[in-house]
Amino acid sequence: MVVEGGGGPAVRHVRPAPACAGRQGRKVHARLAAGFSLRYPAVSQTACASPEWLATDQLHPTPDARELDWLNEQGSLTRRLTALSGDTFAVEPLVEGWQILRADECAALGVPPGSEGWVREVYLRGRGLPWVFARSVAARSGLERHPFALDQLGTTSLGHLLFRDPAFTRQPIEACRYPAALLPAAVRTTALWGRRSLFCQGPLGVLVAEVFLSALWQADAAPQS
Ligand SMILES: C=C(O[C@@H]1C=C(C(=O)O)C=CC1O)C(=O)O
Repeated sequence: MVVEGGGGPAVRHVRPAPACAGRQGRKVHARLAAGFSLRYPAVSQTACASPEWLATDQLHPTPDARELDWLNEQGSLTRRLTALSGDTFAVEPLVEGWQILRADECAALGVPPGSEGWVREVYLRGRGLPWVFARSVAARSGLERHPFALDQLGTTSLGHLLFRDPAFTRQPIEACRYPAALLPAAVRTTALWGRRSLFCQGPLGVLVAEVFLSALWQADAAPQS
């Protein structure tokens, strides 16, 4: 990734961002609005509920066995979804660009509140439906010290980079009921399970959050249909 200090943010937005996109993200969206006919709700970052991340054995009420199995998946989610989908798995980029990161993200990445970072939001789709909403972020400061092609992925799964590179170590998985306000409007539902973990390589941290959407639970309940 080429990081240009002080230059205009390089942003590709394939779809409107969720309501809680950071201030920087909304500004950039506004610039692009004419071209993409985008409309952005005037919701401030601080007005949004913040995810309350906990270790998966600390969740209350406790997720059921099937939910815990997905939340605790240690291997590549891409690989598991590909198998479940009968090879119809696809990554659909929604948002790619520089934004002010959320407070919970800055804390996990160990950067000051309000830090800027690269944000990649995608749907992981199976059988033509969005199964997982994923938001992956890396602080600009980490990317400056350790370049990483997070901005070059497009429809290639981030899992391919993270799991094929043994230099990445993964921190413990945390989970929460992901705030609906932070989801794209098309899948905005309360009480969906989300999880996140931090992949580290030297000074670079890539924080990957994945929210399991209702179509995934339906597919998982009827894998052959
Ligand atoms: C981290 C993985 O990568 C997956 C792919 C993503 C992407 O392409 O943006 C995001 C989160 C994922 O679940 C994985 O496969 O486990």
